[in-house]
Amino acid sequence: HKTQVESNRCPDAALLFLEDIIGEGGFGVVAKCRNTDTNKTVAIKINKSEAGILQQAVEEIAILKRLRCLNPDTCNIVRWDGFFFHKENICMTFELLDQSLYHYLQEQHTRGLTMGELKPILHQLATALAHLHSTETVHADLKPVNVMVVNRDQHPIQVKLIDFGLACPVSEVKQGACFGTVWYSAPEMLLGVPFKESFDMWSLGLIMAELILGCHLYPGKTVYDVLRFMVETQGQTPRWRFKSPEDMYYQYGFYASDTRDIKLKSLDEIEQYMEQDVELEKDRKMLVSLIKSMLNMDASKRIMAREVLQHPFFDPSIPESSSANAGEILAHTENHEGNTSPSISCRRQREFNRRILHPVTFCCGL
Ligand SMILES: Nc1ncnc2c1ncn2[C@@H]1O[C@H](COP(=O)(O)OP(=O)(O)OP(=O)(O)O)[C@@H](O)[C@H]1O
Repeated sequence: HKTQVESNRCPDAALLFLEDIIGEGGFGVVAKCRNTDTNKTVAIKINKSEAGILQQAVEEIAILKRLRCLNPDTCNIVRWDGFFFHKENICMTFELLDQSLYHYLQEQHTRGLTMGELKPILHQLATALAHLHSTETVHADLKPVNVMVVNRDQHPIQVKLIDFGLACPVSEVKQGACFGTVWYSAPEMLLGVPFKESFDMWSLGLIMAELILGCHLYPGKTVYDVLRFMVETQGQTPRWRFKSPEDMYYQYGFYASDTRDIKLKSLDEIEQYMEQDVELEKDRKMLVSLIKSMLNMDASKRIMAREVLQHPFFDPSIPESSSANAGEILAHTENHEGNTSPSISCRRQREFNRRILHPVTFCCGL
């Protein structure tokens, strides 16, 4: 495997003193290490030496190299300092960050975050995605555990995107490819339709909803349940009709289950979960409008990251009347053609789609 990648920086592993294990998963561990030479602490992702994991590490390194053109600080992306081998393990060195957004949210005394925190977080994540997408790369696994807070004591907090293990160039996305985390997956991936940068925008919309609600918006145990929650909250799309839990039970003996802490009848209800100060009303409405534009079921109509950054939500000088609806703003921009939740099993995707969608409509896709 050593021949597959060329290690460009190979520090003497003896100089690295392991202080703590700060992350763990199927891939291996993330360790906090101190370089005894420079006395600097870093995060080292130590991948297991199994064939599949090695291959994924090689692909992650290829993506990290592709992103080298981006400034990690101004682009809100974790700084990568190269990789080296320790025995048969590929080790990647990253700047050490503080804690995930998921853990940050858990630690808050309020249910969700305040507007003073939501606004900079959305701006920074949209900045990260705008730059990532400018390199024609899709992250494909955006979720609160893959967003890190740089320093929880800093105000406003600074966040950075991590984990490019599932990221891929847009040109290499294959029809029917499905992976990642079901709760944050856009409908096009769950239905096996090709996806692109707009996929990340869906996940960003869900992250923002979660930061407001203090819980997941679509935490289904199965792909069917996740899609059902979307339809119950956002309505049926005109092109396909979703089978009801009763249809599923009578036809296949499949039990749907409800695992939601909060059930919304529409995305507009998100506003009720934000701080209710009168002076924040304009911001509340604009943020909900932005979330709705990110959670557009039709990927081709979803707002893109650079458009989020241009939205009046981030410009206090724009009068209220011109910031009513992100959808209206979109109509004047170019056409966009084109931790621990369950992961997707690809093999049964086609069969699954046949089961949950009425056949005639499934052929249409989204
Ligand atoms: N630069 C970093 N600084 C501090 N902690 C980190 C850093 N990178 C990763 N971690 C921690 O390690 C965990 C796993 O890292 P990462 O997400 O890169 O691996 P992964 O293989 O994709 O894991 P998962 O299966 O959870 O997606 C993160 O959730 C985070 O808690």
